[in-house]
Amino acid sequence: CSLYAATVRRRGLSLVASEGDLRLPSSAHLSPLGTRKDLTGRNVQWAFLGCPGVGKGTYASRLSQLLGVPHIATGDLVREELSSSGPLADQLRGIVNQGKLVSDEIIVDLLSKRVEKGEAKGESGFILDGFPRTLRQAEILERVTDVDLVINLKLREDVLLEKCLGRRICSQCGGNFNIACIDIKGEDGKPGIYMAPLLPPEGCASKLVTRSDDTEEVVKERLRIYNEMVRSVALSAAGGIPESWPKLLHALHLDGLNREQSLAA
Ligand SMILES: Nc1ncnc2c1ncn2[C@@H]1O[C@H](COP(=O)(O)OP(=O)(O)O)[C@@H](O)[C@H]1O
Repeated sequence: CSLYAATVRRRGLSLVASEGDLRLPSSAHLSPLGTRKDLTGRNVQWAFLGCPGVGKGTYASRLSQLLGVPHIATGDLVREELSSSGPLADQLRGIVNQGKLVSDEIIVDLLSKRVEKGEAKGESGFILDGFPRTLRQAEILERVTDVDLVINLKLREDVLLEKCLGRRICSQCGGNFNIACIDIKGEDGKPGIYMAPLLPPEGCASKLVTRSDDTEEVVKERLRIYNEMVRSVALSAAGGIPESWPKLLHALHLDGLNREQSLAA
């Protein structure tokens, strides 16, 4: 698993995202009646990770309604900024339409403003979606708040691409739909995958639009960047202790501590 996920992890959970597999975690300590507080009585503070197209937004939004906490998706904050004529819009458009990540500074700034606005309205707790996406973002998040559950959704890469290409948004009500029907037969002992399309109601059907960054080329670039971010902090243990120990310490920013201990020995 990736270090950046582990950095913010109090309780971690990985889910393989095909519809049938999703279960609410027993570690979430949801009360059977209220369903919105954790054990300490505080509203939940959760974060969804996962590749583009995996369904973070869908599940985070459903959970936020169920638990009565805000769903804060950094992708939505970026798109809001894009649709405004604010000074950032032109800069962001180029980055997003190439499938690149927006800088940590800009994302943290957009997120802080969103959280402040919510707090002013009396919001508490959160379900983050698409944040953190870099080690730096995870470090910042850890400094400012406690995240008590990280949910990492996973799905095969070919399915992720199909899911992104099938994504549709109603230009009138903003509803999210997906016209992709995933039906992959199981083979070599591996189970098949079936994910039904999420079709729009009649009233939305003629008003569907596609996100400008959901083209095949841009989705592939977003998947490449996502995998690169995860790989850059994942460790292979294949080299044994001599190779892996220094790498592990480096990834944990503990190289200095190891040198001090060697000198003291
Ligand atoms: N935490 C983040 N850090 C950097 N860029 C982000 C972050 N969240 C969103 N973005 C930007 O917004 C775009 C859309 O994000 P999102 O809606 O989460 O898409 P997806 O997960 O489908 O790639 C991303 O491709 C990226 O450019």
